[in-house]
Amino acid sequence: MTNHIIQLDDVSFSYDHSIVLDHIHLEVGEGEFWALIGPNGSGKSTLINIILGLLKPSSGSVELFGSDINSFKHRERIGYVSQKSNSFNSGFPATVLEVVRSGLTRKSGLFRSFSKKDEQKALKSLGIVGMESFARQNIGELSGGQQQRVFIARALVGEPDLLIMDEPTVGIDQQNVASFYSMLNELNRDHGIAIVLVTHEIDLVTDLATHVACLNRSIHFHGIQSDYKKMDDEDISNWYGHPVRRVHQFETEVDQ
Ligand SMILES: Nc1ncnc2c1ncn2[C@@H]1O[C@H](COP(=O)(O)OP(=O)(O)OP(=O)(O)O)[C@@H](O)[C@H]1O
Repeated sequence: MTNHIIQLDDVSFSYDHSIVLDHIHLEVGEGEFWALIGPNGSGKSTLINIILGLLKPSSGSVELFGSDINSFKHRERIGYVSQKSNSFNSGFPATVLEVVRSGLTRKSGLFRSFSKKDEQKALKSLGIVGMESFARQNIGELSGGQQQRVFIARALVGEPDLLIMDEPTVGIDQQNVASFYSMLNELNRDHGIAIVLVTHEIDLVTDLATHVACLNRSIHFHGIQSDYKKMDDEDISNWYGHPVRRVHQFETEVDQ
């Protein structure tokens, strides 16, 4: 039986009086890679904020790693990367290593003192995302795509079991998006880290993800990737609200 690391049961949420999430059921198991897709304004970020405990549902319950979110004590098991992470300018006075180390504790600032062991953890984490050789460079000197890899290393440094990302490829050029997603695939496949990824790049991601959830206020589909692929483009277009035609770009490259 799969152990659920996220379980949303009948979750609804409203900002003021407008319902944004309507009776959501969603279960994410250990080691699964979920793509959360849906049109603009469909509630994806709101749902992520509820899973992260930043917003409280109007009704329904949220469990993380088998505990009710209100009594969940192991935040370090969850790494989070937002779409706004890659925004350091070239003058920002911190090295890549310092940024990654700062992920080791929520209480520390960028410049508190760290042990040799902390540094090794940070270097290991940078190695996972292929950025070890940039460790001593200033974060602001890196490209948007490289910065985003560093932020994933920061989210990984505490060795989380779950990585949540909200449109992490915003600002990354198309050439680097594919290698970015391949890296996520390796994180999931080789390191066993469960991933929940919010994205608009449905063709790229739904070939990599093991599971897909389609959200537009309510969940229109959630299940394994092969079942998602069997759905008609017309069905997806109907709940998306505009025509969607899928092209499966990674089919021959990814061994699922
Ligand atoms: N703080 C807020 N106060 C009021 N309404 C909000 C707030 N944040 C979001 N909304 C509204 O809630 C709805 C869902 O927004 P949300 O950001 O969750 O959607 P999304 O699917 O992540 O969108 P996008 O793909 O454009 O990032 C939208 O109609 C949005 O305008």
